[in-house]
Amino acid sequence: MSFYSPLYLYTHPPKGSFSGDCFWRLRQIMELERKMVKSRFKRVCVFCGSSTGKRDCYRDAAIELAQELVERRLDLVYGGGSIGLMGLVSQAVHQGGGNVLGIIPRTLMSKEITGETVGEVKPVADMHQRKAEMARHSDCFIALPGGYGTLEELLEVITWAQLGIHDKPVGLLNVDGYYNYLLTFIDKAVDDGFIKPSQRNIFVYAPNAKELVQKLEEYVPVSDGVIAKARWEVELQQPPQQPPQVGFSPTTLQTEVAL
Ligand SMILES: CC(C)=CCNc1ncnc2c1ncn2[C@@H]1O[C@H](COP(=O)(O)O)[C@@H](O)[C@H]1O
Repeated sequence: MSFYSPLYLYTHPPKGSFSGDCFWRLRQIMELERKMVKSRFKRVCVFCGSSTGKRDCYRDAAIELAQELVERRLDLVYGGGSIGLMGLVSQAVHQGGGNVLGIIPRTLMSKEITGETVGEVKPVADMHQRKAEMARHSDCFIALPGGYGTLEELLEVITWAQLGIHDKPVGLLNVDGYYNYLLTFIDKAVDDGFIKPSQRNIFVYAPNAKELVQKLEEYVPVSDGVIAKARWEVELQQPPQQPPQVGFSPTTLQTEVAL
């Protein structure tokens, strides 16, 4: 190997000279790149409470999740607004240098209702369109603790996965056992024949952000024949010349079961 080959200079950078310093920096950057966690996702949709909850662990979990997203260079998609855990996650991702996309119904856009939103804001007509847009813009879903709104959003994306509308991973951040009763209820629904055993693991859950994101990375979509039979036709608001695409409609989801 020549003393002037890039590989030799990379492994034996001359010290004290300009080119040597450049090679040292290049080597440091390459080492950092090597250590960066590579993700199969680009954008993560986070559902969470518009309140912070009464215990510190919920706030801590929201910040920890944001840090995990930033570390993995994942963009955040969420419901807009700066109140509750929604605000904590979005602000922490934004401050960490991550991209934030808030999708919010125009009616909720008033600052008195949702506060100052960080990052990019996409106004939509209503709650249905918001959910469809949040799903369309994301590669996976995570639910932090929350109330009715969070539960509804979580169960909707699980239902869509069950019906084969999407195969994007869904994860539940079970902070300090917050969702234990829900998990017990789902076991009851499986035992009593309302949820198929094969669908029990259609979503993943973990007590902390690191474990949860790892499980989402490793997730393999559940496929049990029922899903394979379902064909979902999605009405897209696109110019007629463009070829049809599979995805989420900005307004409505039209469905059709294949023969
Ligand atoms: C009028 C009013 C009470 C507004 C509160 N401000 C809000 N601003 C934005 N999104 C919200 C708001 N309240 C609930 N949501 C929606 O419902 C989810 C959280 O509801 P919850 O706090 O878990 O049940 C959020 O992900 C969001 O999609």
